[in-house]
Amino acid sequence: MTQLTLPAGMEINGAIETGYAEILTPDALALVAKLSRAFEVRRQELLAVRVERAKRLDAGERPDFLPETAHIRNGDWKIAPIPAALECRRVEITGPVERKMVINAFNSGADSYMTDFEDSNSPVWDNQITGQINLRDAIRKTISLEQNGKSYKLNDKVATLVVRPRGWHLDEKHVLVDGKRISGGIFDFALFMFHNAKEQLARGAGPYFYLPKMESHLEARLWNDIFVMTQNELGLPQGTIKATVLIETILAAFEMDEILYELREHSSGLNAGRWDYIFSCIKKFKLDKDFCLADRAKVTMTAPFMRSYALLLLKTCHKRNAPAIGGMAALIPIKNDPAKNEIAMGGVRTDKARDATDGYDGGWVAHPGLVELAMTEFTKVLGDKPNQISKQREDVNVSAADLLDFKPEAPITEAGLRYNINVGIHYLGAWLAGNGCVPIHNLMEDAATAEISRAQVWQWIRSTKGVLEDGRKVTAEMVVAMIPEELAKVKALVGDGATYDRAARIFEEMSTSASFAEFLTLPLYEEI
Ligand SMILES: CC(=O)SCCNC(=O)CCNC(=O)[C@H](O)C(C)(C)COP(=O)(O)OP(=O)(O)OC[C@H]1O[C@@H](n2cnc3c(N)ncnc32)[C@H](O)[C@@H]1OP(=O)(O)O
Ligand SMILES: O=CC(=O)O
Ligand SMILES: [Mg+2]
Repeated sequence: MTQLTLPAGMEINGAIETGYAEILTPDALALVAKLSRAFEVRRQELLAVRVERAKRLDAGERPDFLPETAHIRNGDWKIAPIPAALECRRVEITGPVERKMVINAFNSGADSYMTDFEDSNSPVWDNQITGQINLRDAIRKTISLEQNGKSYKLNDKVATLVVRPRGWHLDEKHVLVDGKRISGGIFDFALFMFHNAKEQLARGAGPYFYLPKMESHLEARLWNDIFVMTQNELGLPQGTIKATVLIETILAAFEMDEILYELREHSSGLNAGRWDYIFSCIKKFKLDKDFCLADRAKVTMTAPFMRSYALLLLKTCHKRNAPAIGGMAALIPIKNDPAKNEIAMGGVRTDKARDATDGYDGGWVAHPGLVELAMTEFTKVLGDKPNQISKQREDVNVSAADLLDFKPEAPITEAGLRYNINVGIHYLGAWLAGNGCVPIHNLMEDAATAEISRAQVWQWIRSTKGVLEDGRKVTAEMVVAMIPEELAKVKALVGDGATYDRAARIFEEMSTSASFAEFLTLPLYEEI
């Protein structure tokens, strides 16, 4: 096995396969170590703040806009100008950092491509490092692949790359600095920056990122400080890095202005990460006797709390000259059933048309087969303008109560409960096997959508409102009885993979245990 030269105090316990040493170079690892040492204490402090805040919410506190930052919300400031490569983002395709998908996404015809070390990626060591290899090769346009009789390489015109590193909660357990695991996000970010930032600038774009799952502007400040140090270390002008923040937690929704402000020299706007947002609402109000959402399929972008969040995000961004990017409809093309496919495509069209008409500058799609359709909907509204940032939404007034108007509460059905169990087991099983994004029942499922499923099951068991429409209370016994039945259905689809038995056991433990696992990926990560 290849031996690496490691900075003092660093240990790596992941296998070093062919090509890994080209990513895990001494200088790249020195940057990882430097950032980890400089910022790990703050990351841990901020994670501890999350725990304290969660306790207060569990005790009944309700979030509100922060009095101490009113001057930022009321102030007249804008983010720094957006680079040309990020001006037009009508359609952004997203997907895991797997080699074939990287090539297909770059070639998809989308304006930008968010490559994902996060929700759609299972963070097995191999995925993290081969992902870096794939991106390095793609940026230099040397990437190619022969698979199933097909040859893959990049077109002349490709999408602008935006990289999503892991969130603050995730460690990279294969790398220790001074005996401690480091941040997965810093690891992904530092390796990417070290190998690619200058190359991207030379090719007319730059190092652009999506930042996931933040809960406060102080967490955004941490990223900003990491950007400043990294730019200094790599000799890049300050402000080179640009980052779009996913507003995908209920607490961040109360700090959108503040998050943009913290990152104002490095900001490229906000994105409405709808799936984690729904999950975050369930998680943060899991013990509230008045909180209970209906079947997952009923919680859509037109639900009152989702509509308020989407409009507030849009208004906030445009006021600050920042792009507002819409999230993802989980619908994907359905093969071999034209009628069902037409319904699914209609759903995506409606979703994109709503965002475009509201004033969003672009939106996400899950699959290359959706790019043209989404582009059509944005073009209908934008014409030949690259974005509609000038469209101000002064008519929008969203209060704290609007953001917390959690409806619909009904129906909760046996089919909805079984759906959550089925998707939970199926997704967890795939994730354990190294695949973080799976088509299930014709929908895109990733870590965020699966979180909703498993969180709903936990919450319905505990909430007095967790009652099926036929009058039966959702109970742990009911869920435990359904798990083998749903596991059998999953296995009938995917084959008898051992990871699905493990997934079913983990799902049962997670949904019936007294405590609520903060993220499903935390216990799962210890299994891979
Ligand atoms: C909540 C959030 O965080 S959303 C963001 C995270 N989620 C995502 O990024 C979704 C990514 N999408 C995907 O992984 C896939 O589209 C899935 C799993 C949903 C569906 O996958 P499949 O059913 O295998 O897709 P399908 O078989 O239709 O793929 C057809 C072709 O499109 C490619 N493709 C599908 N989705 C993508 C994508 N997002 N990016 C690039 N290529 C893609 C496939 O690789 C395949 O290529 P090939 O014809 O060369 O073999
Ligand atoms: O990351 C996006 C989401 O919806 O979650
Ligand atoms: Mg998300």
